[in-house]
Amino acid sequence: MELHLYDSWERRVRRFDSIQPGRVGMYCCGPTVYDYAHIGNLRTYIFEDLLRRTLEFNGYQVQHVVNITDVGHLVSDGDDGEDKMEKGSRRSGKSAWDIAQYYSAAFMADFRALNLLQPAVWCRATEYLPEQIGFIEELERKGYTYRTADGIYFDTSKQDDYGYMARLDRDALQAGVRVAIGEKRSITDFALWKFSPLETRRQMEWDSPWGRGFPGWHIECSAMSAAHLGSLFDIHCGGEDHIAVHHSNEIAQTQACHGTRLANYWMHGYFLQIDSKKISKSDGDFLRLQSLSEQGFDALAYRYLCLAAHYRSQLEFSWEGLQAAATGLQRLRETYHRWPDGGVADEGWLQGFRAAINNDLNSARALALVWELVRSDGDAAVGKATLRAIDAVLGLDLDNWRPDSYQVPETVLALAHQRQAAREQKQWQEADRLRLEIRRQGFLVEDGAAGPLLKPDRG
Ligand SMILES: Nc1ncnc2c1ncn2[C@@H]1O[C@H](COP(=O)(O)OP(=O)(O)OP(=O)(O)O)[C@@H](O)[C@H]1O
Ligand SMILES: [Zn+2]
Repeated sequence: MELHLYDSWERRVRRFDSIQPGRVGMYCCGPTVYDYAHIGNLRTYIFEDLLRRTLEFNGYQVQHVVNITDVGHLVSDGDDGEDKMEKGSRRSGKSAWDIAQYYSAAFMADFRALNLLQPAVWCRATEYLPEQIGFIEELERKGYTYRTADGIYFDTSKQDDYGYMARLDRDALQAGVRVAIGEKRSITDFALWKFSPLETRRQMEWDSPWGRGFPGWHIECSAMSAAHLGSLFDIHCGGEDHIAVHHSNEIAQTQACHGTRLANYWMHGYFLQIDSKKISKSDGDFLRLQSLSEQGFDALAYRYLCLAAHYRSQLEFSWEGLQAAATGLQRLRETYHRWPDGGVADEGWLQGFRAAINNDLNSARALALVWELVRSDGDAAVGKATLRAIDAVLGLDLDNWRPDSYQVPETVLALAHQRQAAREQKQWQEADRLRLEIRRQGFLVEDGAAGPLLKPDRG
């Protein structure tokens, strides 16, 4: 059966054909690790995981590469403002290198909790300086760069089709310039290399043919994708906000350097919103996976919520919606585990599932089909085997759920640690107070030989 995917370049659903038979190279723009990921960021990774699993379901071997931006992503897309990493460092009092490590680890934990498949390669921008510098040197040799007081810039006027994917109207943009663009020749030009400011040393800076400084944000993805997947590969993904600036700039650089449009298919996940506004880290207080678990929701309920909407439509987050997703997931888990093993997956149902998911990842339709299967009166063992095959794509991890499994929210875990510390210092009153607080949050503590055990208070 054919696979059809929406390509942002052509702005239509196209049949998917890989460059090499049976293999797919896929590059996904990863997190900027200056803070925790919010659930909006995570929606994009869930979409990318669904895409990868769908490709694998169709028999492809996927070389999945995800980068980690640990330098160069400025607060403003206009090439000014602080580096997000240095900002994170100032806020937390830790070094930029330490926060990169800390938030990368936090991101990996979210990745695992959402049952996202590990990419073949994680690549960090700070580990690819020679590749990025080499790329910029090549652009310079080809005459695409110019120098200003604060860096080396890409000259977008050298390309007639700059911004094609975003269908940018450059003249209108230039005419409407309201902000100072400094020495930049055009509003769409962007930094390839930024010089370290003379008066302050940056924590992350390197020597280069142009002087001490750091790479611009876009160059890392062109350089690292070329290093791992070559100068033309199958699919490039990111969130919808990347179309106009980040991906337009990646394409411009790669077109100038290698003469390709970088990827054959460009795919974008649409925003998760609250009150009709994109969830953003810059908003200060933002929802992350832990915020959901503090309210008693497990990560896979969030995954289910995302699957229930098409990746190419904006999704409005609500607690009621998440509750409905959690209930649906719970029923699915219980049904799956009630059904006996020993069946063989039913080809008819799988065909129906494939038709839905191969139609530009219609996961909402696929979930509806799962419910039709659950409500059908077919052989239960066959149903279970079919559901198992489908879950290889949906990734709800039905198989590993145990009827008595439960998640202890991190706030409760923290209280349990505090209580343990109080007990060790023989502060019995404080320990009792904490036990009560834990009880209020729905858990009982049992002090066994192997240490305290937390169980949900079902009484
Ligand atoms: N509200 C959202 N919904 C879905 N995807 C999002 C949302 N916000 C950002 N993304 C995507 O998340 C991924 C990671 O982005 P990154 O870590 O650079 O976050 P960011 O752009 O700094 O976030 P923010 O803009 O919220 O500060 C990117 O693919 C980006 O397009
Ligand atoms: Zn990127």
